[in-house]
Amino acid sequence: MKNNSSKKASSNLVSELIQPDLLSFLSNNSPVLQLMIDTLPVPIFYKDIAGVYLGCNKAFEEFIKLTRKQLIGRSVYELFDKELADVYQQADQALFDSPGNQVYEKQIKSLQGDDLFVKFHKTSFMDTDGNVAGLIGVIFDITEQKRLEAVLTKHATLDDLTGLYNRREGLRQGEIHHKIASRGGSQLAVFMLDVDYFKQVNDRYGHIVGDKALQFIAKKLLSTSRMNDVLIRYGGEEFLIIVSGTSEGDAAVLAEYYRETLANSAMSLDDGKQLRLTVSIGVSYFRQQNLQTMIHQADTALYEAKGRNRNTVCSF
Ligand SMILES: Nc1nc2c(ncn2[C@@H]2O[C@H](COP(=O)(O)OP(=O)(O)OP(=O)(O)O)[C@@H](O)[C@H]2O)c(=O)[nH]1
Repeated sequence: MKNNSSKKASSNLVSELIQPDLLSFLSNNSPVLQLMIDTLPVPIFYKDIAGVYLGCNKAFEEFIKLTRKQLIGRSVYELFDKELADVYQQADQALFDSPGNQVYEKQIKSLQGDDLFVKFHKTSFMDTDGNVAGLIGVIFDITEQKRLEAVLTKHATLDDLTGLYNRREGLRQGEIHHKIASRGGSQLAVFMLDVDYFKQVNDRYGHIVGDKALQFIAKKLLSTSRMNDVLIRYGGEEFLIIVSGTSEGDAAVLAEYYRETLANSAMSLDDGKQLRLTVSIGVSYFRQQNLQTMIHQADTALYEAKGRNRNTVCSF
């Protein structure tokens, strides 16, 4: 049977295990701890509650381009410019105010001036009285992951040839504008543009010139567009423009402006000759019908414009 003093000793041991004096442990820079964290390839650091660095591993030294000696005993304000130091200090303070774990992503500049995306994982630790005493942080460099995400997003949303929105993304944005219009928030029009006699361009100059012509048209459309217009490569030589916040009269004028701008521009070919292209445009206006119906109506109007000798705008 255990006596009282042995019970007390074991409960002290338990509370020490639960609440070890991490602050002095980390401050003492134990060689075993140092060896262990130096073995890990991700930057690790620990700070006290005043934001003063207590230690770090080799990966953090390489990441921050400072030695452990230069780092220990200094605060973020002594190491970084005020703007970045404020960000770190505020994030640290948020963790101290609400102890536990904290994960966030941040775009930072390395000391060499390179843009980096990093993900911080931080955990607070307590002193033996149960008060927050500091934090341990781990940094993951996610720059490459972010770059790949941006490439994937670009491929998923933009048309490779022209850089305009692809059909899926364009329709997604069109539905957003349509929803706003349905709630009475705005007027809406849809322009369907089709390049006239485009087959002849391919037949005469080849597909590569045909592709360049489509890029030229997309560029012209972009430079003609207003900020809210959503420009979509809808099909091969077909473009869709979602026009919101414009009255029917102004939308018709805008469609005519798109047509005229393209008709008045010429693309220079390699042999110095000029290639002139025109477009026919069908326009439909929001009158409570759904987006697909609007597009179908614009297509019907486009068919009429083609029938009227092309290089023409027709409204449904
Ligand atoms: N170079 C190139 N050509 C394309 C692309 N997509 C579609 N086309 C071509 O666009 C042409 C469309 O031809 P048609 O539908 O017959 O129409 P059109 O010659 O423009 O005549 P209209 O529309 O009646 O004025 C076809 O020759 C397609 O091969 C593309 O991405 N690149």
